[in-house]
Amino acid sequence: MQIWRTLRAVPGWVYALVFAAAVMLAPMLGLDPADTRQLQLACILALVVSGLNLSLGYAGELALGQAAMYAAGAYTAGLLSQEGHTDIIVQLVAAGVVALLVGVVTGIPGLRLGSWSLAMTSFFLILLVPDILAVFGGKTGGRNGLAGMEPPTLFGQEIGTDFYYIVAAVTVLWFVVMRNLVVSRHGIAFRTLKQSPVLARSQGVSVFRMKLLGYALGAIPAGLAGALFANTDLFIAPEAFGFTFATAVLAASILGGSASIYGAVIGAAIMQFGPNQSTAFQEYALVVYGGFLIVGGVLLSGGLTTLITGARRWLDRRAGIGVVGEPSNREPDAAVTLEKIDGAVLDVADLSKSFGCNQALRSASLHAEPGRVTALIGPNGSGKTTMLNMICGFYTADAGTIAVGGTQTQRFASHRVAREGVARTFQTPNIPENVTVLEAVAAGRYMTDRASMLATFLRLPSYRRTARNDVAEAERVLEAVGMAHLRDEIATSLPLGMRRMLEVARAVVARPRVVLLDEIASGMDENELVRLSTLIRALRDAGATVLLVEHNFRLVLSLADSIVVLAQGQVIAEGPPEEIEKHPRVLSEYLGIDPDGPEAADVERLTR
Ligand SMILES: Nc1ncnc2c1ncn2[C@@H]1O[C@H](COP(=O)(O)OP(=O)(O)OP(=O)(O)O)[C@@H](O)[C@H]1O
Repeated sequence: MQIWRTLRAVPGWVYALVFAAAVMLAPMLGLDPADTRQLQLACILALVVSGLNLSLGYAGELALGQAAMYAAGAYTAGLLSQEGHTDIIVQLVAAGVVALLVGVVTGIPGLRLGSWSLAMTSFFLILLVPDILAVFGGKTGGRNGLAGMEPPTLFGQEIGTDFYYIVAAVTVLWFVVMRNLVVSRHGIAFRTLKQSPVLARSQGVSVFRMKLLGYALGAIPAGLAGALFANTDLFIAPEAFGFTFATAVLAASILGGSASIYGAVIGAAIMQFGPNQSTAFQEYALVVYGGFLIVGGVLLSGGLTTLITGARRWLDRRAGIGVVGEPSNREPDAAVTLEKIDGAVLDVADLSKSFGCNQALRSASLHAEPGRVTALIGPNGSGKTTMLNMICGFYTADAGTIAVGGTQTQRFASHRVAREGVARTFQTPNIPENVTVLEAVAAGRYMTDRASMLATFLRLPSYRRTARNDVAEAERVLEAVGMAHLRDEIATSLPLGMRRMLEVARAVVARPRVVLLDEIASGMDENELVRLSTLIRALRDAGATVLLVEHNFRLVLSLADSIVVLAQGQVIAEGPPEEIEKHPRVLSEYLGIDPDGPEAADVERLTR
């Protein structure tokens, strides 16, 4: 175990650097030309697979169009070369841009139609490649292939046998850029989107744009790979980009692990050094790829990287690495101060909604002010969650209006409502898988201090500043809710009460103008309830508008400045807690207490 501890003490990037250096310098380290060629083809395949991992593994969109984008990159480079533009940098830039355009143009209709449409359109795109090339046969050589390419050059010098180093450098650079993306807030947003588009929308993410981005960004490495492939043999033909290749890319992605950067490398390496090397294999290619798909997708569910991560966690546990830190000794009711928030008035007027013949809300109105906690209570099925879902833009209203800070939002898509400053928690905690507690909380800041994609790719100062703020703010709120010691734990592994608290923390870091808390207290122990109350008061004192849906009547009475009571979709009472706890209809319909009986005098004790 001591050896493992020593190995784990070395930062992860050192291993990545050593691996990258070994790949870059392989021929100098004695790799023979035949194996160097295989490694070159593995790098090219890894680039294509990494693009699929971005759209499938991270953004959760099954799209097989990488083969077509690879073809677009290859033919762009080939045609440029024929015209005498042999500079590899020019070819790579052009191939990346053309592949990106193919991704955007084919992604928009596929994603607009929703459901499986992108998978289908991208599938047809692959089938169309040979026909498109045949139509432009005069230029592309049609089914005979494109010949007559000139050897690639770099700044006017012929590259010759050093071309391997160009392929390795492009591959390493792309993987660095891709890693920068997936560990950033955009990467967490992709993973959130894959697991729960509802959650992504509630954080202000436009699902359509983000999915398109994942698919289109995945086109870039495919385009680069195409240009590199075209210059490998100076000849390309349509069959290299067909259905068999698309299946190989999918199999490599699933076998390696599609939600992982390293998965692309592992999957591509196995594919290239395994079956692809054998000439006898061509006949059985699809059968073997199918086998890989079953092993990666069904038996391993998450690919080989899951096995590696599992083994690493097991060794870590045995070596006592990453043991959860000590809980802070901060008192649960210690004061929490949040920066000033510019709260917004929430005005809901005559809102109605029915699901078929079930009328969930009937002309319900609600007014919540900044700097106050407004509670929304009512029996099960009275329409509380429906009201929250409508305020968030998840459901559209049959009638009535919703205004946030004076802006009518009842027709807004949910991500636009979130951008108006409305944050929420969910009745069943909604937390992406495989992210740490710190990452899950910091994800709430997606709409604050925007960091552009380019800044993220290149780790520009604006990205670093945003990332620093994300971590600092998430740590501060985690400390306030007594969860700082859990920051590196996998968020979904926490018990229910803590997952609910995490959702509140995620909403708080967004510095929301309006925050909607949906039954957050259930599953919490006494200390957590005290921390929760302290945090909600801090939010209110900072100036946020807090709308609390809660069944714990004692908590409601202690926190709320005003209470709105729903029953069968209608508001039956509204007012300060002192009035509501004595209201006859609230006593009978919500608490089931006889308003004229002796228990009515001691509601708080009874609801404890
Ligand atoms: N998506 C939906 N489709 C069909 N019916 C729905 C939907 N959402 C809510 N309803 C119905 O609307 C009514 C109000 O449900 P809602 O979940 O808003 O109540 P609630 O007050 O939040 O209840 P609880 O306290 O149990 O969460 C219920 O009859 C419910 O079955």
